[in-house]
Amino acid sequence: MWRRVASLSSFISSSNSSFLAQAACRLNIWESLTTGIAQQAKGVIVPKEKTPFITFVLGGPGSGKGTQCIKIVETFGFRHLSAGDLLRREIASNSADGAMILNTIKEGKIVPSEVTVKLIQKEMELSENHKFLIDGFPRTEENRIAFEQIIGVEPNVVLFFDCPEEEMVKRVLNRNQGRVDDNLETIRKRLKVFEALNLPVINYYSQRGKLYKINAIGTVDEIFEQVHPVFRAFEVVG
Ligand SMILES: Nc1ncnc2c1ncn2[C@@H]1O[C@H](COP(=O)(O)OP(=O)(O)O)[C@@H](O)[C@H]1O
Ligand SMILES: O=c1ccn([C@@H]2O[C@H](COP(=O)(O)OP(=O)(O)O)[C@@H](O)[C@H]2O)c(=O)[nH]1
Ligand SMILES: [Mg+2]
Repeated sequence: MWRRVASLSSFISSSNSSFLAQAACRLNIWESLTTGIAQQAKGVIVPKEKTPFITFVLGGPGSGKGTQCIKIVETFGFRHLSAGDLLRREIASNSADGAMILNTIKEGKIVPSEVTVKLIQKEMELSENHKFLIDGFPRTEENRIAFEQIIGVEPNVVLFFDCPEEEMVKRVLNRNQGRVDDNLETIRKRLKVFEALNLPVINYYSQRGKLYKINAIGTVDEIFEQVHPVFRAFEVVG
């Protein structure tokens, strides 16, 4: 849904009517105006006009990604898409890929990019919200490239929860959510995979000036105090 509207917005701003667009936006009639144009052009109702704002939330297993995402959603109203949750939902729904996904997760390995990106894409297309928190993805450079190719956009912000290994192990072993991968053997494998495959993604975004590194030690609220200004800055601009 956001993709169709994103291309509509760029059509309008490139058609020499940016002043009109800005004025309409201020008068709060932007939505009805764009909807009307969309109806004329395609005969369908397109209810939103905003380009997506994408945040990737990265960090090792147990670094607190999911916990902080809940707080970001409460405060800033994002749509939270946990790649791990989407994959676990596939397992639970007995989908064609379910058995493969379960084995991959048990081994602490990474599910093929196409599978994960398609699940994320479906949720993004269904969403009425244009602000996305994509939690636990991309896990590899291959994941990252697949997302860029299939979805066709880059993240605006990349959060990295930086946590010492022994703390991550302690948190995962205490997580108590009945997950097949929350055991010492799988955690060891996941930490290796994180270092070998996810750190290059984190470095990539650091070089592109998109990375916000958060010290993941402290209480949940103390950590959120570091996260808050990142989004606050974007709210002021946007
Ligand atoms: N700052 C924190 N201090 C202590 N425990 C935490 C903190 N943040 C999260 N946890 C706990 O650690 C476990 C892992 O957190 P979670 O958010 O699931 O991490 P991730 O999504 O990165 O694997 C959960 O049981 C969570 O309640
Ligand atoms: O993009 C992803 C996200 C997750 N996973 C798999 O799902 C597991 C659990 O991921 P999740 O993000 O839920 O774990 P967390 O880091 O939050 O503990 C990972 O170890 C991988 O096996 C994957 O293959 N690709
Ligand atoms: Mg998580």
